[in-house]
Amino acid sequence: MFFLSPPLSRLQAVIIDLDGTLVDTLGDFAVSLNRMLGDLSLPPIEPAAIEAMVGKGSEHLIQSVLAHVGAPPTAFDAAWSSYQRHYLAINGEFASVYPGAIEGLRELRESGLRLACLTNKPTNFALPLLERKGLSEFFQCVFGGDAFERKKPDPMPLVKTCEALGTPPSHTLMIGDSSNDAQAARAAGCPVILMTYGYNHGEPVRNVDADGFADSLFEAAQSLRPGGPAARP
Ligand SMILES: O=C(O)COP(=O)(O)O
Ligand SMILES: [Mg+2]
Repeated sequence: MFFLSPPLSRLQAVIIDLDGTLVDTLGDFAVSLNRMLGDLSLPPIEPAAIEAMVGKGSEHLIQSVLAHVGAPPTAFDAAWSSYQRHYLAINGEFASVYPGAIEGLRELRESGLRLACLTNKPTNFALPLLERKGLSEFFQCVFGGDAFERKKPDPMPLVKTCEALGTPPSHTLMIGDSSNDAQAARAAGCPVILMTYGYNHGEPVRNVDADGFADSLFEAAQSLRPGGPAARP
């Protein structure tokens, strides 16, 4: 349970993260990164190691994977083009929508809230993934990690997304899965709720400074309903 200020009656929009919040993409990351490492004749990497590296965008992910397998940073350019090719070829094939995500999006939409998807994933990865998983229809706008000059945890992407939605940050809720989302939200002045099941850089998510935690997007959306625990003044 969580309490938000302002309550739902004054919330106007919700910004939702993608990887680790709406879709479990670890399988896609593992397959495309290991195909990339194979192209470069480098050793494979375990999904458990990848999980702690997700959330700060693809450039950071590739740099972390190269360091993990002992490859020099000069391998980056070849790795990046191989990774993009492999990721786009499978995008969504080894990924699944989290239980309660679609039900939660429906509930939020029915509450009359504007919805945006804001991810550190490149926009050209995010758009086809949302489409393939039947999630595109819920969002008024979708912004990837390359949409603005800086990525989360910088507040800029949230501030810009609020501008695109036409809602003030104080009335725009961020729902994410990591300290990246929470830090960006705090700095932008948005309330923030974190999902308990995603990727938080290998750290317990409940240690992150946030306004609340939920075990599914549906649970979060129900709490925000008029009369629900988060919506009480
Ligand atoms: O780093 C990524 O590619 C995914 O990041 P996200 O959690 O912001 O969707
Ligand atoms: Mg995430």
